[in-house]
Amino acid sequence: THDHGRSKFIDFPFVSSAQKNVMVDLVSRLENRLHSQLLPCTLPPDVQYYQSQTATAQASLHIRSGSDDSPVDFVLGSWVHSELPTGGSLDITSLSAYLKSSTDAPNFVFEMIRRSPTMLVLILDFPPRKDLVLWPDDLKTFYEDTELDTHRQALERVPEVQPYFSPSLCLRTVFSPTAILVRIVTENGGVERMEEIIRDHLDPISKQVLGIWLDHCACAKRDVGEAERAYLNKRDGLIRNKTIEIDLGSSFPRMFGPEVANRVLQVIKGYFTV
Ligand SMILES: C=CC1=C(C)/C(=C/C2=NC(=C3\c4[nH]c(Cc5[nH]c(C=O)c(C)c5CC)c(C)c4C(=O)[C@@H]3C(=O)OC)/[C@@H](CCC(=O)O)[C@@H]2C)NC1=O
Repeated sequence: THDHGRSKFIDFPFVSSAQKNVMVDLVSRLENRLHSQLLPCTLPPDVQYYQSQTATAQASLHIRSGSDDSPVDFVLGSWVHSELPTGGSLDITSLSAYLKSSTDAPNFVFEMIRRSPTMLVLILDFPPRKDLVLWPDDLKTFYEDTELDTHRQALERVPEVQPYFSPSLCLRTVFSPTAILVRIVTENGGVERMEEIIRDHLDPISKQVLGIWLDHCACAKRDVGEAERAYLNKRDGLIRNKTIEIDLGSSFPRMFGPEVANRVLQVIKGYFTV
């Protein structure tokens, strides 16, 4: 049943307790707050959990669609574990929420990409769904009034935190002005220091930012006209395709082989199609 798949997902088996705690907490808060708005996960078992032929890569995917009367299109949670030829492993845990075009509020994206025990890339953002130059009120409502930048500034003060620049310029166009896109490197402090940074900084900040998204984006009353709805559908479609292509297009076939990668990507694309 979907419950079995959920326990595989919520286990986050390959990451440290600090990283697992952040994920479990965010998933719980999101699911508890959206509660009756989210339908059970109906992914096939071999997509809820999948692995490469030689099990050097394993992953779990958990997608729940929003009910008809919900502004939420779907919520997606996942973890990916891939052994690297260098002996280390790549661990990615992610949680994102995509809204329908019945609202013009921003989506929610959270990704923790652990490239080694002492290197982590954090993506935490409300990717805007409209051009903020053309819609200055949205800049004010979602990014200024919510004081989102204070969280980015707080994280910036941690010495081991540096800005992260995606190699993809296209992906950079997707971020918001207050996006938290950082690389954390604890060469000197080692793994303990990384766990401490996750517990003392990433944990509280991600909870607060998710809380802001739930209060001001997921539950916001927004009026969207027909013309604007068409604009949102077009823009959402382009961005969803782009992020899948950039995030997964090259890494998934490399990690899971073409057959498994195609099977899983087809299912994900089904949800991402506007
Ligand atoms: C909107 C703002 C976004 C930003 C800013 C962003 C950033 C990045 N993600 C990367 C990656 C990534 N993410 C996931 C989770 C995931 N993403 C999706 C997207 O639809 C799904 C459906 C799932 C669950 C299955 C996996 C599995 C995965 C990689 O393998 C990939 C990576 O780490 O390879 C090392 C990196 C791309 C390459 C780069 O620039 O270095 C980069 C850091 N990804 C955004 O969405």
